[in-house]
Amino acid sequence: MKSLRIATRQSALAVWQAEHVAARLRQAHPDVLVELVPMTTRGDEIIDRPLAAIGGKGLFLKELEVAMAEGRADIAVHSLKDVPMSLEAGFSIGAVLERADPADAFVSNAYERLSELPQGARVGTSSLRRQAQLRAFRPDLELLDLRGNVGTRLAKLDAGQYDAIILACAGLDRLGLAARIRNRLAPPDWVPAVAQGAIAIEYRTIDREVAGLLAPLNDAETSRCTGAERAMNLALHGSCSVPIAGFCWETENALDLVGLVGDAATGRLLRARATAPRDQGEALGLQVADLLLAQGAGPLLGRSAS
Ligand SMILES: NCc1[nH]cc(CCC(=O)O)c1CC(=O)O
Repeated sequence: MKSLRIATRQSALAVWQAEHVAARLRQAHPDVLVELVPMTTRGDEIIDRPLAAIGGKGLFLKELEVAMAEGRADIAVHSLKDVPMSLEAGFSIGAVLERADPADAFVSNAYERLSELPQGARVGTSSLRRQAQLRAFRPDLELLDLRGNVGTRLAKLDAGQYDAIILACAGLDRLGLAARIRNRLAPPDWVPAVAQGAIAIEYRTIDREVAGLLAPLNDAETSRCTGAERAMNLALHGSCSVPIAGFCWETENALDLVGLVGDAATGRLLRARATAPRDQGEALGLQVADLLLAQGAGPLLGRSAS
């Protein structure tokens, strides 16, 4: 293997993440030529409708997978939270990098925190997960759709369309925009998207040589924790069209997982939490999913999938 071509979306965040992976690969394999292959996905092109309405997060992967299948790229770099629970046949995740800050960020030009917003303030987010938690904490707020990449969302906030918006801390940190974070909305009180803050590298499963090159970039702890979160999400049939949140972290020798299912319309939230030995991440994910279903998550998941 003499070269590794990385397929990437062209948003500033996607390119930062691809460059980050490229740097890590060059460091691990000085003899391998690593280059970026930027491309546009349907998820990037359609920005006027909520993701849930146009087919979900898989839209961000498809074109990159086609490029790999056609031999125009060897690997693709993704935010793991945008990766569907089941990959297309023939593709695998070769490495999950060490997680950045998993928390959501409260971003505003006039207010320091969610509790300071005046009655009826306008908050922008198209994420049902964020909407459900906003409704729960502040039923009075006016929730407004907000899509587009991080830069676009900040520009709309600055133009006065919203009093505050919610973004991921990891994305802001990576883009050098940490100063925009007024307040961290952190787990376990406020629960982020499953796998938020983790970068994943996808490859064609038959490329054993590529798998070997990716392996040293894998962070075992992040891989275990996001594995538990994704197992929970899969057991709940989670997609981006239902408000599911999950966060797993490691204590001494165990995994601790909090899961949340909400209703974006009413702000009703169901929460569950459990622990398990470090090597039991998948079983832990299933256990927390069962605890949520036992509380009545089923109808919530069905009803909000509009
Ligand atoms: N929804 C798009 C998306 N996918 C990943 C991130 C942030 C980076 C990460 O979670 O690793 C973001 C931006 C955001 O939600 O603010």
